[in-house]
Amino acid sequence: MRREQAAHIDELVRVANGQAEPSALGRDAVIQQSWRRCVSEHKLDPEVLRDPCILTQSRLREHQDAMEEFTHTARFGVETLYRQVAGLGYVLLLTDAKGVTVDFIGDPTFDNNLMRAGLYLGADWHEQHAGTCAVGTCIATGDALIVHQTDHFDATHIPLTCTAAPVFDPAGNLAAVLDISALRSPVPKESQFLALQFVRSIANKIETANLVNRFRREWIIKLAASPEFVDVEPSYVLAVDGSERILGFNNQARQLMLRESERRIGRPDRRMLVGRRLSEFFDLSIDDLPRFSHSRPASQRMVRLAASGTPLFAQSLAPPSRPGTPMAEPATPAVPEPLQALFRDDPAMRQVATRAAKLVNTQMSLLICGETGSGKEHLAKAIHAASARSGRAFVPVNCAALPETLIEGELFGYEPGAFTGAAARGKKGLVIEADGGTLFLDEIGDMPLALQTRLLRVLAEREVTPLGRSKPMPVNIRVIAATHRDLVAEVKAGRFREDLYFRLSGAVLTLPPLRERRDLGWLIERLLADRVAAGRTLRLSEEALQALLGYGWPGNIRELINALDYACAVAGEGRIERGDLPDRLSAGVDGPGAILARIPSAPVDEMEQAGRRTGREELVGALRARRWNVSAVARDLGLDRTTVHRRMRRFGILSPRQEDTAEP
Ligand SMILES: Nc1ncnc2c1ncn2[C@@H]1O[C@H](COP(=O)(O)OP(=O)(O)OP(=O)(O)O)[C@@H](O)[C@H]1O
Repeated sequence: MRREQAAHIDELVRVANGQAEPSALGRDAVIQQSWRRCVSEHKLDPEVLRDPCILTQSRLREHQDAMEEFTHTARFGVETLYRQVAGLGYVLLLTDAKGVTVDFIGDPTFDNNLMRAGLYLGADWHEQHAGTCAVGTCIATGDALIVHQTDHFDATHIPLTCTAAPVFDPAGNLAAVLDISALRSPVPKESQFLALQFVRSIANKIETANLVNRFRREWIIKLAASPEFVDVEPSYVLAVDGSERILGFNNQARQLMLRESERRIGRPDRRMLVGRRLSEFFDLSIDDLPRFSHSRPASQRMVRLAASGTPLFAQSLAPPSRPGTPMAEPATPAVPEPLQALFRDDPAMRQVATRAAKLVNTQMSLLICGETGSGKEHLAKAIHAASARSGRAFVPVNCAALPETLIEGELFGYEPGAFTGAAARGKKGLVIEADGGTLFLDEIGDMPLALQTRLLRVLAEREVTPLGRSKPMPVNIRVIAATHRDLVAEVKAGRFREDLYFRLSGAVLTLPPLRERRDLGWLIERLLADRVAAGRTLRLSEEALQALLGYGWPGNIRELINALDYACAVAGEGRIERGDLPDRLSAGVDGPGAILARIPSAPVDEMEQAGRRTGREELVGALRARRWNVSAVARDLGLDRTTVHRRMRRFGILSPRQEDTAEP
């Protein structure tokens, strides 16, 4: 233990034992109170040096999922704040109301030190584990504050300086905490005062963005003490419904209303503010609101507080007109057309499309997971088409197909003569081609580790440095990545950078495999209609349709398309019979999925995956269909006998023909 840590612990022990006069310590009262709370309520021992408490990935994911909509709204503010302070050595944390870090931005080159200090995704900064710290003490008090160096309770944290501000939800409950922290800082606490103003200001903006976003279909009232500022930087923001009931507010408006009601009744009013009438607090009724529109000069938009009579200036935003009213705009469909076109009555697809719809116009990176051929790229294209970026490029990059030596130049571009063999005119690079549009990184799980580091920098800094160029170029890209791999397992195995995983998976969209889709019948008909040439009528016979519906589709939509292409080519006029389907579908093996394992063309690892997924019954079905002849099943599967035997052993399948269960 270092000398400063020992001295710090001494000071804490004296305070805990009541031996030190609070005023003598020269520490802010809020810090002293927190120290006492740590000892008396949280039972923390000042002499114990604690490691940061970092959640497992699955628990972190639960916290992130619960915060998804909020994080998405907050993202722009978070990135703006980070840009303001990054050059000063700060990292940025957004935690939920429990203190768990659900979003993080920092310089990836400092990772190890940051992680050791708990400045990382998944770190739990609640006071009860971490002691006095900016996030934990902000949660405890509800106020913005600086916890500077030895203000921290735990002696491991004393090199840090942390500044945090609360973000409240529209009902006044704590929703999140925004924090900036640095591993090193000057000794005087005053060095952080400006940081406090930055964090507070962005936290207020995030709060307002969240409120306006949540109540965008209601009246929004913005208020400020100055007419010059009401339209650009209002202090107080409220949402009100058509019957003048208050629906939500930012924290400054909440404080203002609490002060007003206390003035009116002479004591603090503990009743809920949501649901109360606007006129209780402001000399204002719903009929007045149109007068406060932005189109009038701000100086003519004065409002008085009901109890104190204090003047404020207002701006009102009317709700969008409802259908049926003369100015009605067409109702925006919840799910835009390109996403709607992907599915019919399938709950899993509906969930994916609804979630994607909310994210189309965000900066958040998306990760699409799903089996091979399940439509990951198709979904990425639909998201691009539904977004405001649709007029710009959609640039797909297959990270698995590019040779490692070329991938860097292909992605980031190079200057003329950057290396031997470089094109004379240089190369723009796919990232720059995607500027203003969407970069689709397919098979991201196959990207080499060294390139993952470069990509991480591009994602964090939104700029790219082509080979041979010294100055970076800013890029405005939306990144969508896709993989059929289990990326969390890849991270655990050390093959995929954890920080890149978190950076890419702002939101994860998981496509269902085709065999689980309830709209398979609709998709078959639609894809068939797309394939039948104009003027030709071609329908599926009942038997053929049943065979398609009963099949396991390990190659998913791509395999279905191939099967339909084949059937269209071989079928006679009018009808596709079962015999017109590819052999694996027309062979007549009973039962859904029984034929699953019978695709000679499918690669072995896909077969292995398919076998695991669909399980024992399917393999038993395939074996029964071949009267337990393992060699025949192996031939059907395009596997060797050993693999079939291994799978039988794994599933505990015992052949009635005992000799077939033994290894050859
Ligand atoms: N909802 C859909 N409607 C029509 N066609 C689709 C749909 N989804 C995917 N497809 C088609 O299926 C084929 C495979 O889709 P896609 O390439 O998007 O799959 P993928 O999951 O990205 O595959 P891989 O993992 O091999 O990269 C493509 O021809 C695509 O156009």
